[in-house]
Amino acid sequence: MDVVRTAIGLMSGTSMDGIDVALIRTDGRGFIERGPFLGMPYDAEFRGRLKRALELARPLRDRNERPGELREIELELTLRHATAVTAFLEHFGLAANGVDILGFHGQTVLHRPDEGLTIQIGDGRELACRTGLSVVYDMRANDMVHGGQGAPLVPAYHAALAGKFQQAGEAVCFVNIGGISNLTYIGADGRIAAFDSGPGNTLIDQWVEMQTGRTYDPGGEIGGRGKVVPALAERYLNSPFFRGNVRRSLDRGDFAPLRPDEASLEDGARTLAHVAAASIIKSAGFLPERPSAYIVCGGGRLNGTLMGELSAMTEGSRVLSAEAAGFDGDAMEAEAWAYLAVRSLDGLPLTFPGTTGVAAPVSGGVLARP
Ligand SMILES: Nc1ncnc2c1ncn2[C@@H]1O[C@H](COP(=O)(O)OP(=O)(O)OP(=O)(O)O)[C@@H](O)[C@H]1O
Ligand SMILES: CC(=O)N[C@H]1[C@@H]2OC[C@@H](O2)[C@@H](O)[C@@H]1O[C@H](C)C(=O)O
Repeated sequence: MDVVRTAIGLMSGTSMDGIDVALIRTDGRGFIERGPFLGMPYDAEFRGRLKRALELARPLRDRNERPGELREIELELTLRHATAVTAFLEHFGLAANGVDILGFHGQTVLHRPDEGLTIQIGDGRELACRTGLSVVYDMRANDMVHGGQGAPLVPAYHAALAGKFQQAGEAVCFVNIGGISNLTYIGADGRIAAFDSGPGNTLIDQWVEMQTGRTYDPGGEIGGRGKVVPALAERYLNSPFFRGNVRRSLDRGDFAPLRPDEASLEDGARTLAHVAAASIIKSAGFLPERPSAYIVCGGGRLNGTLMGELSAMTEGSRVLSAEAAGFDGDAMEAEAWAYLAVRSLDGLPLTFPGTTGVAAPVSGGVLARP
């Protein structure tokens, strides 16, 4: 029998809004028992530090390089993850010795798949020392070494969750609307196809923050009061990213923010919600077939304007929130990192030709013991 392990996943995503912590018990294959979840938001000062890290990383050409200040931010980020693990265990009354492994994403500071370069800051060895727990980290690099895009990695977990739909003979598509959005199609026969689909919340967040100082559009209310500016929407939707037959993964900076004077606050937020929804639909055109349902996870599902646009664009397919499908849309990525850590321990593939374009299924991740 395959070993069932207790794993905690730690995700600091492209939105840079905080650390998501989730616990699951899994054999890294078909058995998944989902446990508690806690989101731990970053304060404005640390978000600023992470933005600085993106700037510092821009000129790097070696993924192991950490010029002074970037190394300081990496250590701060790592300590915050150690604190998040302690807080999570305390909050749910869990004992550290009941946890077998931590799956640590770190923070992506640069992603240039065309150059075979992806950099996640976060020191797995330091995290293992601080928490006294074994850590699997740096899970994207080996995929790139083998010709993959280094992202998305969550699809292996989506595939495991999709079992119940497969049994019902349904093809479904998970839509993760984070900073960037990505799609995972799972056919009724288990076929998997996944790729980044376009800008998610980042453009909306940048616009709302620039105009109001708030870090996102709560519920999509601001956008709900505006109208789509077609010329601005077209500028994004005509991007070469949506053309051509090879899907590529995205960096947070691949789509330029709106300029301050290009729209009113409300019209800008509405237009960018439209762009996020239309990007998903354009990219879904590259899926093997139309899914019977889209299962939406990530923070973007809480933006009612974006969800309204998406529902209006999906003919013949249901649009379900992750919760309506029996999952937790906030916890999913952190759960995925726990699942991937267990797969890594067992040497199982994390990525597949259908998910990152890697030549053959490959495992990945680096193990650090305390
Ligand atoms: N109540 C809400 N209303 C509208 N938008 C929200 C709400 N809560 C969160 N969001 C949006 O979701 C974003 C966070 O989403 P999520 O945590 O899925 O992203 P991430 O994991 O950082 O990104 P990625 O999947 O790209 O790594 C926020 O930046 C915000 O834009
Ligand atoms: C390089 C990187 O960190 N990419 C993220 C980003 O955020 C969403 C999308 O772009 C996805 O490709 C990926 O994250 C998810 C968790 C993934 O790898 O599946």
